[in-house]
Amino acid sequence: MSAAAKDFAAQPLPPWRRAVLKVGSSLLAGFEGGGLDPRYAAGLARFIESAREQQREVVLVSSGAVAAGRSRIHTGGDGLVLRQALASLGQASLIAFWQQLSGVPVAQVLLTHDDLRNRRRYLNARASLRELLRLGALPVINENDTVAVDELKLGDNDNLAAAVASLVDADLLLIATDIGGLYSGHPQRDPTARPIGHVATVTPELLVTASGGAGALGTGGMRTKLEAAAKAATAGIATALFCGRDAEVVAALAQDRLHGTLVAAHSDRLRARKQWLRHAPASGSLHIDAGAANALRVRGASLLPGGVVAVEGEFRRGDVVELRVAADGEAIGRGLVQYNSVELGRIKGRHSRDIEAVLGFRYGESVVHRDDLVMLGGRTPAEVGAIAADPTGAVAANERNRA
Ligand SMILES: Nc1ncnc2c1ncn2[C@@H]1O[C@H](COP(=O)(O)OP(=O)(O)O)[C@@H](O)[C@H]1O
Ligand SMILES: N[C@@H](CCC(=O)OP(=O)(O)O)C(=O)O
Repeated sequence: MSAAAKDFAAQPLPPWRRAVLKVGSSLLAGFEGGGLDPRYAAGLARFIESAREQQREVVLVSSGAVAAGRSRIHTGGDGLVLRQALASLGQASLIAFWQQLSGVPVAQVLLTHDDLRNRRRYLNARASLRELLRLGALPVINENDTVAVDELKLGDNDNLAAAVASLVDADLLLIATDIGGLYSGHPQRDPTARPIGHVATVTPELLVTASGGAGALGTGGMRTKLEAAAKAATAGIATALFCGRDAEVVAALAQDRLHGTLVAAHSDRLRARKQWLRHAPASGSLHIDAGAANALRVRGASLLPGGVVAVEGEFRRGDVVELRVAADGEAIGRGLVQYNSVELGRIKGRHSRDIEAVLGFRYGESVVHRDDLVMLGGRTPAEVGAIAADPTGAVAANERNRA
């Protein structure tokens, strides 16, 4: 049995369908010969492949651009601007490297924390990533280092991976590094350091135990991994820290067994998101027809423009809107809207395929995507249908009288 597997007894991974896998520089570079080396990445690429065979989706967050750039220019120097230049020199090689290991088309996505703080860019990034997954591509994300000054200083792909996990609604964050998992002290410097297999909450004390610094190539060390896990936990996403150098550990992962550290999620992901949607202030309302109401309630479908009868209020893309049954105005759900109120006024009642012809562009076929939707309790679908189908409004009036 390998050392990492011995230190960290196997535990089941939480069930997952979509995961973000973060791979640190320590697994890709720093070996004799220089440049990026597939010795560990190949095993991780096989893991991604086997996940795909199980109808699961993986988004990769990969470091390694700086290390790849350094091997092209052969400079031993350091400093922020040099690292930014090196990242730029190495990023194309990093993508080519993953493309060689992957059986599916690889897509480069460069992001900064700023992109994810800006509502419009956040939604655009999310829509692009969803589309890439739908197309069966492997998105490979890295920080846009040439513009991300603070992020590069922090060496923060761990935190970026946590943000991406929320962005793509992942069920699980997987962080592959060069050590078996979290230890109670710096594993190379503290002889009393013990493996910690399970973390219920990332406490300030725990962050101190993980502050002993990074390896030769990595920049964040265990601390940024725990910070990332804490962020993911708040979004309802569990994090698994494991040794990507250990073939046995990586193979076990493909069978949903984790030899490493599991940081638990604080709440159920969907519950956290739905809770938020339920209480966030709404900027307007969409009045929808009976067919759309039925599709939402019964089939859990996305709301398409064809089902929108009227638009109320002024709102921007990404705002929360209420969904109301057109016949009687009853609120049946809320969601994040993909088009602003002016655009929606123009595409309401139209088929999704007409969106581009009407607006000159399209963000997607839905007005509110099912992942961004929460239905409120209330009537059954049959009752909604009966009210909407009744042109006199008598059914709704009767019901109001009964209430
Ligand atoms: N408490 C701890 N438990 C585990 N590793 C720790 C701890 N404190 C510091 N480390 C260091 O963190 C390193 C992993 O982080 P890092 O070098 O940034 O890797 P990566 O490139 O994968 O992000 C380990 O190799 C280890 O030296
Ligand atoms: N964006 C940088 C990596 C920054 C970073 O977080 O590195 P690491 O600690 O190895 O995950 C690069 O591609 O080299």
